[in-house]
Amino acid sequence: MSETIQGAGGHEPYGERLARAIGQRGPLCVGIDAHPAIMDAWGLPQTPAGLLRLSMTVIEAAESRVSAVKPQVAWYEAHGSSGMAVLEQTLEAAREAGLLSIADAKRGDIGSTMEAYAQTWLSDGSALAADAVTLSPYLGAGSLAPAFELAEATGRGTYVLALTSNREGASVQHVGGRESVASGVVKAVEARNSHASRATRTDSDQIVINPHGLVVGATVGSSPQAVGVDLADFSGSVLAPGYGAQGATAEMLGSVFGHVRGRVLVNSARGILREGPGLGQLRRAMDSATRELEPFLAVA
Ligand SMILES: O=C(O)c1cc(=O)[nH]c(=O)n1[C@@H]1O[C@H](COP(=O)(O)O)[C@@H](O)[C@H]1O
Repeated sequence: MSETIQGAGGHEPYGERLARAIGQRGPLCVGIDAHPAIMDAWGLPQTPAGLLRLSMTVIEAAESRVSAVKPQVAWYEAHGSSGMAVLEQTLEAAREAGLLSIADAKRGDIGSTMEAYAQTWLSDGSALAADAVTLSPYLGAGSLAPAFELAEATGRGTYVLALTSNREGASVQHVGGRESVASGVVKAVEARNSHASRATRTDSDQIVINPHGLVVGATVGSSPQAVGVDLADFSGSVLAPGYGAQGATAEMLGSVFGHVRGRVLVNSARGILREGPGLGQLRRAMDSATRELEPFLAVA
């Protein structure tokens, strides 16, 4: 039986928990996205009760199978306070199931407001605390400091948007060529990781992953090199969305991330969820994705 991956609130650093999860269960992160098409296909109403059913079913299917789940906060917010209550239950259920949770909130604001976002998603005792949160750096990566500091203090992680999977992202992220906006983001996050790593305990037999990660889409192809981003120089983890529904294949993931295997979480939401609502089908879809990714991303 695999060892439980300790959830948020534990003080073991996020990077250590993540390295162990990926080593034991592989790189798959299942996105919990309540797309209307998925809700319809599952025969669920687009209500908080439907959202709760979707979320709990995904967590039940994912338990002991995959490393992480990533609830997309937008679908919970859409239901107001009832939806946010469902998100709280979802994060708690993930923790109880031993799954790492990444709250996909894509927060970013001036430092004083960022402090409040950090408290919400990254503090012990917050009902919305996850193991990690996604952040947007477009008010300047430095404005994210309150989240970086709190994540380090509470053993949690962050994922900062660098090269996103959507086509429109290039119009901002690629600006500047080899000195691109994206490369500046990567350097800023890595600088924060170097600072954090002084306090990080390391086990000699385990890949060392620093707490602050990047979002790099599985669909980006050769753009990292073209815009001056070399993930081999990066010491955090990479969240790679775009596998499955957005068209990225395991081969494509291998060519972008093969040199940083062990530090990549591959997100798939619709690609897995469309196989539901049966638990057996969902589990088979997760196992089959993990098997498909293994030759390209498994740690040797
Ligand atoms: O931060 C993300 O997870 C994210 C970044 C990105 O570059 N592209 C991207 O699709 N995502 C998220 O990944 C999810 C889409 O998953 P699929 O249904 O597998 O395409 C949505 O929640 C997106 O917001």
